[in-house]
Amino acid sequence: MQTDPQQQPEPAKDSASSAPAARPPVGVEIAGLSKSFGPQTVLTGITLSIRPGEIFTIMGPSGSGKSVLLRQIAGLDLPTAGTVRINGLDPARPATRDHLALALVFQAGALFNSLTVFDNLALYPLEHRLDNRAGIRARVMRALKILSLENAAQKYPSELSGGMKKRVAIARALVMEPQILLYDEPTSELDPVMAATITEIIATLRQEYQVTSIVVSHDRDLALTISDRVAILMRGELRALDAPGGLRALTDPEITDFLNPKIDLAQPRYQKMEAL
Ligand SMILES: Nc1ncnc2c1ncn2[C@@H]1O[C@H](COP(=O)(O)OP(=O)(O)OP(=O)(O)O)[C@@H](O)[C@H]1O
Repeated sequence: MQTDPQQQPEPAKDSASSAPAARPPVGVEIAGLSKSFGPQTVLTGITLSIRPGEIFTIMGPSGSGKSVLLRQIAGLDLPTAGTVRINGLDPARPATRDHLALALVFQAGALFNSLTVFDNLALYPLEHRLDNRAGIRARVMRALKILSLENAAQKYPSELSGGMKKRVAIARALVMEPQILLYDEPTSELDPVMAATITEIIATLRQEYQVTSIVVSHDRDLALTISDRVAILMRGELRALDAPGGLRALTDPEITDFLNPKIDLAQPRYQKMEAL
C-alpha cells in the first residue's frame, strides 16, 4: 500500500495517545521439544516455562538453536517431538491467532524498502483487517510515538539508521497490540549506545504494557541487565536457566567461559574449532 503523505490526515490527538485496554500477558509452556532437520538434530528435549509478563532471554553460542527455538514459539515451524503451548494454545495452528496477539521483531528488521515507515506499519493490520482505517492509523501513530519515530513516518527504510530501523521493527510489532513479543537479536549490529537504547525500550515496553517478552540475544549486557530469567542453550540442549544473579554464580566452566569469554592468545579458540 502506498499512501500520499499529503492525503494522510493527522490522527485526532486523543486517539493517537490513548493506549488500548491492556490485554492479559500470556505464559508459554514448552515440553520435551525436539527439532531435527533431516539427520541434524538442532533441539533436544527442551522443557521450560515462561511466565506471563516476564522478560525471558535465550542465549547460547552461535548455532546452538536459539532462533530455531524462537521460531517454534512463534509457531512458524513444527516440532519433531514435544509441544509448545501459549496459554494452552498451539502457536502453529492458524486459529490460535484469533485468540492470541503475538508479534515477532525480526533480526534484520524485515522492512519493505519500497514502503514508507507508516505504510510498513499499516500493511499487516490493513491486510488482516485488524481494525478500520482510522483505527489502524491511530495504532500506527501511537506506536511511532512510543518509539519517538513520529518524524520518520514518511521516510523510507533506506533513509534510516540501523538503530531507527530496529525501532521501526519494534513499532511495527506494537501495532499488533501484542500480549507476547518475540525479539530475534534486537541489538545486533548496533553501537553500544544504540544497543543500550533498544535494551531500555524492551524493558520499558514490558513495564508499561506487561507484555511477555522473549528475547534471543548474544548481548550479555541486555541479557544480564533486563531479563527476569535467562536460558542458555548449548548444542541444542538447555544447559542453564536462572535469574541473572544465579547465572553469574554458576561454576560450570563452559557457562562461565560463555558468559565471560577471555581472549587467550596462547590457546586461541579458532584452533579448537571444527574445520568448516
Ligand atoms: N530451516 C533449516 N534447515 C536446516 N537447518 C537449519 C534450519 N534452520 C536452522 N538450521 C540449523 O540449525 C542450527 C541452529 O540454528 P539457529 O539459527 O537456531 O542457531 P542460533 O543459535 O540462532 O545461531 P546464531 O547465534 O548464529 O544466530 C544450525 O546448525 C542451522 O544450520
